[in-house]
Amino acid sequence: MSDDWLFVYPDQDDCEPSNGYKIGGFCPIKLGDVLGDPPQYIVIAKLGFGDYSTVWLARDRVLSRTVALKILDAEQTGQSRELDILRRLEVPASVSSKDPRPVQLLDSFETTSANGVHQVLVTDVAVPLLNPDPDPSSFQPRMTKDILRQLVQTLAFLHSRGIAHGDLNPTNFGLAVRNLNRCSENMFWRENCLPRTFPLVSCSPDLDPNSFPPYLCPSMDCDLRGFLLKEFPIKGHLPSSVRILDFGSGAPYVADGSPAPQRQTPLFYAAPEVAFPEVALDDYDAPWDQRSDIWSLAIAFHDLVAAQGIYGSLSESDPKSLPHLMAALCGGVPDAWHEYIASRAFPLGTFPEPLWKKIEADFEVARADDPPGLVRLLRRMMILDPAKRPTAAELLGDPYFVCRE
Ligand SMILES: Nc1ncnc2c1ncn2[C@@H]1O[C@H](COP(=O)(O)OP(=O)(O)OP(=O)(O)O)[C@@H](O)[C@H]1O
Repeated sequence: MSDDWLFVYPDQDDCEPSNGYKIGGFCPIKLGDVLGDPPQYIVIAKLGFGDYSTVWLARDRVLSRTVALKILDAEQTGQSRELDILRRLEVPASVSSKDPRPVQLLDSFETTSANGVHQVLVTDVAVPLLNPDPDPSSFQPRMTKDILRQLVQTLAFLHSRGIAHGDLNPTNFGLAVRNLNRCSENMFWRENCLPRTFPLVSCSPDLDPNSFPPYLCPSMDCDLRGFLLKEFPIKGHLPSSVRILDFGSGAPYVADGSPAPQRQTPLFYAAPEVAFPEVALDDYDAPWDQRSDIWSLAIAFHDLVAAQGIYGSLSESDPKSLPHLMAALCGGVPDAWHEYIASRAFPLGTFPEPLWKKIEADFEVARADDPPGLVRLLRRMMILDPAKRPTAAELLGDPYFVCRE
């Protein structure tokens, strides 16, 4: 029988795929479930899902705090490096939670369902930095110098612990929501609108009813922004604590000479040492490390500030032209790229100045802090040769971050 016919209602875009509920797959969870060993975390709402996990907002009834529970699918449990990596990234409790940092591991345990044993990672909650909600009254911070500096600071911390992230793109940046801790589960439910749910009704008598939840919940990012609004009531006020998320997509690794995993970041955030072999040579195993993160962060900075992709619409229509766009922005073609670059007609020359002038103008329109300084910073980060890129620690001394407006 095809997976399409296991459930009566069709899948929703903003919920995990229903056919992920099977032996080895997702853990069936309902709102109000209490997890932990001993039971301690009551599930309040859905935060999101990935290929290998569902992520829930929960209240820690013992320590009276609000947390995220990332529940891995049973096949990932035992294979995932995420717990190890998060342990390496723990910041001592004595450091203020206002300081930027990667999302922090608060606890971990295993829970058993009809689908197997699932690892549960308990972390602090972070709302995505970019707001997918088109409603203009919904919280969206201006991408200030301070936010960009906090991201570099967090990356420098990751790198100092030996971790290369490998998937730095705006969807993996978040803001801490401290005032959530003041909110019990009942307050949360009372203050927010009725959660949307989609019934999961089996149409196969062979399916174990314990292997799937009674309904799927869409993610509630937009509701969480209401808490950010309460915390930062003045529009554009600087949120002080940025978080880098997602240490589980298979990309982050301890870059100690061990082989790098395959690219996970979207192609247009990938550094040239990863993108060129893939696009030009069909080689998906090119090595990458912390230096590749610096390139990806530059692309992410551009996209956060200008609210559009750095390569413009050109790249979407033709990913094969990515090396040409990279060479045009960097103003040079590495020896190993010549044959490929010459093999494809492409309208852009190799003079980068007009491209960067246009980018600077976009930053001005977006009311960025110090557009010329930001352009100089990005040009420093976007060097084709990874060996010549500055480290994240070095970037913190860049005039863009050091100079006050
Ligand atoms: N600490 C957190 N606070 C708030 N939301 C979170 C948190 N961690 C994850 N999420 C939400 O859950 C979603 C899935 O998380 P994540 O990307 O870590 O899962 P994943 O299984 O590793 O995904 P993939 O492997 O597909 O990248 C995220 O896109 C985000 O919306």
